[in-house]
Order: sequence, then structure tokens, then C-alpha cells
Amino acid sequence: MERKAWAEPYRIKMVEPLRMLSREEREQKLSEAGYNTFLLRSEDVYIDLLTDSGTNAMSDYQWAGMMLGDEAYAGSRNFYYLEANMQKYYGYKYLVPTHQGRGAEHLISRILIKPGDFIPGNMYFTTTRQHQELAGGTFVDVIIDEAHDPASTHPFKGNVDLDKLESLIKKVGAEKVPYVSLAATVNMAGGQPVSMENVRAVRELTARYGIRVILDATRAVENAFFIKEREPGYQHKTIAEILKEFCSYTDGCTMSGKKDLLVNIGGFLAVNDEEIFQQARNLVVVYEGLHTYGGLAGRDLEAMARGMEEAVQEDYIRHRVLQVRYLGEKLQQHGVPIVVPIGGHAVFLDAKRFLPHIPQDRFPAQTLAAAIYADSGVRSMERGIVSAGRDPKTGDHRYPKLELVRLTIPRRVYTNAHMDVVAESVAAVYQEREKLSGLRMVYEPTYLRFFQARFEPLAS
Ligand SMILES: Cc1ncc(COP(=O)(O)O)c(C=O)c1O
Ligand SMILES: N[C@@H](Cc1ccc(O)cc1)C(=O)O
Repeated sequence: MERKAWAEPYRIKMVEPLRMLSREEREQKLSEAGYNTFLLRSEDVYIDLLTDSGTNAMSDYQWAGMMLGDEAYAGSRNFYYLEANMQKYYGYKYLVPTHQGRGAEHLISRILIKPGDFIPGNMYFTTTRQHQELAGGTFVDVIIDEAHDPASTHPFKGNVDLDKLESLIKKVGAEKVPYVSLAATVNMAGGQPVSMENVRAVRELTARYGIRVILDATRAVENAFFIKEREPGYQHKTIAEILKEFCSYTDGCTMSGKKDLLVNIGGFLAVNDEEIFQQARNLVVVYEGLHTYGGLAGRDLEAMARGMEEAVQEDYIRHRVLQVRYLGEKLQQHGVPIVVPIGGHAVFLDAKRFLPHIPQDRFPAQTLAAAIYADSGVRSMERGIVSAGRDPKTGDHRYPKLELVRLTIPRRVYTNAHMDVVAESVAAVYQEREKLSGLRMVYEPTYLRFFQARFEPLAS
């Protein structure tokens, strides 16, 4: 008999009870939170799919490592273990730990970007672009067009469009392009992967112009899974081999360990160039902490080093991506419009097709995320016009083609029964979608506005 069933590759040793509020209570909480799911209290959330960042469940092996934290100010042994594992799995020479991903983005942006520079990348990420802009650079999107089309089934929607990249270099001159900012997978495009063929081609092109490639390796293990699944020639390679080959076409990486590396806090910058390393090692003491802890406790470094070993285990990563797919396929069965192919860390609802009657400046994705919380206490995140922010030159809203709500799956935290509940709730909101009529922004912070903006419901 053919066996199709699959299960979580772990058993549960400790549990955290969940609490569900009544519909009236949830509506009250939503109003108090200004219809922004970032402003809800965690205790008022039933199933938390806001983010996969720092929300992972650690293993007993990682917790055991926490007890071995060497909390020396300088030269903690956990740092050296992390450094050795980074070299083993990612292949870069030098490591600078940071408290999380954006700490590393800050360092590399300050070191490499001069005012007036252009930084091409495969779609923006909010914090990455913010640091590039604060350093005086301008981000330029060079992802393939398919990435902006939620219905395109291209298997590697994270790929760089080499023509777009080369025409930018020719237009502004290679000396104004300090590096290509390459993310694998691409968060804002729906967790979409980059193929090995594409990263190799990006390497060849940039080498001709003497331009670096800095990888956002936050979800590069998930990217490696897609390469193994979809790219000819990689089916028999291990995830660890694929990851290391991928990184070998780049000059360094920023890392938010809070995702792939299965921890609750941590990150790093890794580079091959000794001079950049020296500068980063010097700057980190100003902004994060000494170069052997970067704002982290020794135990956090240990947990991240151990998470790195677990992240590349085949049964773990397969289950991880298949659980996301399980939720996506359930939603498709209910006829809910989602971004395809289903990505590595989240299912993205296509709010433009879900709520076609709400114009983009009435924040359809924000409206939808609020409605899902009101329906079931499931927390998701807006990834549309609010996240895109304003153009720093014109001050106008940026109008992204993708207006999405992200249902992000924490690693090793929820079971597929939770996914069933989520799918049913989204389907119920879909059935009643005509009742929703949009929001008005009543408070807008200057930086990364989506985190703290407040809204009020609009009458239809
Ligand atoms: C692709 C990507 N890059 C960078 C970051 C920044 O990492 P952190 O949240 O650890 O600062 C995140 C999440 O924030 C991310 O998803
Ligand atoms: N990187 C995390 C946390 C985060 C969320 C939204 C952001 O725009 C920035 C950071 C995530 O993607 O969930």
C-alpha cells in the first residue's frame, strides 16, 4: 500500500495553553489596538501567525545548550562554536554576531553604502531597505516580473532579472552599486525561492563589474529545500550541500537567526573580505556589543549554533515547508485567493482579489487581517500598502502591486489541526467579504509605519 501520510518529526515535551476570547472581546481588543495586529497583546491571540520570527520552539538539544552558556564578556566559547558552525554550514570566513537581522543590516549598509549609491535587490524588505536608505542609498527592485503577479506559477519567483540588473549598472555606473542585495527566500514576494542557476548567473554578471553580492540568508535553508525539490540536478544533494553551494556565489550575508536558525533571538553578519570584517567588528562595539557577543548572551549564541545543525536536517525542513503547503492547499480548497506557488514560511492571501471592492488607499490587506482576528482570534500581518510606506522623495504612499495578508507559520509550534482551524476561519471571512469596507489611517509613525500605525473603520 502506498503511504502518503506524514507527521511532525518531533514529539511535544512541554505545552503552553491557548486561550480564546469571545467575538465581542476580540472586537473590543481590535478597536483598542487601532485595527493593527501588531498592537494586540499576545495573550488576546488564539493562534499567532503574525510572524515566524523569534516564535520558534527550540529543541531539547538547544535548551540543553542554553545551560552551557559561557557568559564571559569577552571570548565566550559559545561564540567560537557558532563561528565554526557558520563556517561549516554557510561557508563564509568571518563572523560578527548581532542581536538580530537588522543589526547586521545596519552594519553592512553603513560600511558599504555611500550617499547617492543604488542598491539593486530581488524585492525590498522593510528593515533592509530602511537601513539602505538611512545610509544614503536608493533601493532598486530588480526581481523578475512574475514575482509581482500573485497568480504566476513560476517555480523560482525570487529570481533576479539579469537584464534589469545589468541595465541599472550601465545606467548609474558600477562604482555607484556597492552590492546586490539578494534575499533567499523572498519574504515580500510570498516566501519565493531563488534558483541555483540564477544566483550563479548573478555572480557571473556582478564579477564582470566588480560588484559584491550580499545575501539575506534569513531563510536560505528554506530556499535550499525548494532547490532540492524543483531544480534539476539537486534531488540527490543534501540540504547542507545545497545551502553551502548557494552561499558560495555570494560575498557575505546578513542573518536573522530568529527564522531558519530556530531561536527566539539572534543574528549575525558574515563576510569573506577581511577589511569589511575589520570595519564591522569595530562598528559592532558601538551599536550592539563586543565582537564576540554582539548584543546576545552566551546561551543565545549556543542555541543559534545548535539550531544551525537542526535547520539542515532533511526531515525537519521537509515538514516545515510541507506544513505551510498544507495550510495553503486547504485555503485553495475553500476557493480563497492566495499567492502561488505556496512559499516557504507563510501563506499569503491576495487581498486585491479577496476584497476587490476596497480601493488600495482604504488598506484592504489591513482590513482583512483585522477581520480574521475578529472572526477567530487568528493573528496575521498586513503586507501591502501600509508595509510599503511612503516614497522618501515625493512623500506619497508607495502603491505596491502586491496587497497581501501573511499567515506566517512559526517553526515546530502548531499542529496541522491548528492549520485546519485557521483555514476555516479565513474561509468564513471570505464568504462574508462584501461586509468589509476598509479603514482610514489616523496615526502614522515616521519609520516602518506598519508596526505602530493606527486605523479606524470606514462606513461602507
Ligand atoms: C527577509 C528578512 N530579512 C531581514 C529581517 C530582519 O531581521 P530581524 O527581524 O531579526 O531584525 C527579516 C525579519 O525582520 C526578514 O524577514
Ligand atoms: N522579519 C520578521 C519580523 C518583521 C516583520 C515585518 C517587518 O516589516 C519587519 C520585520 C518577519 O518577516 O516577520
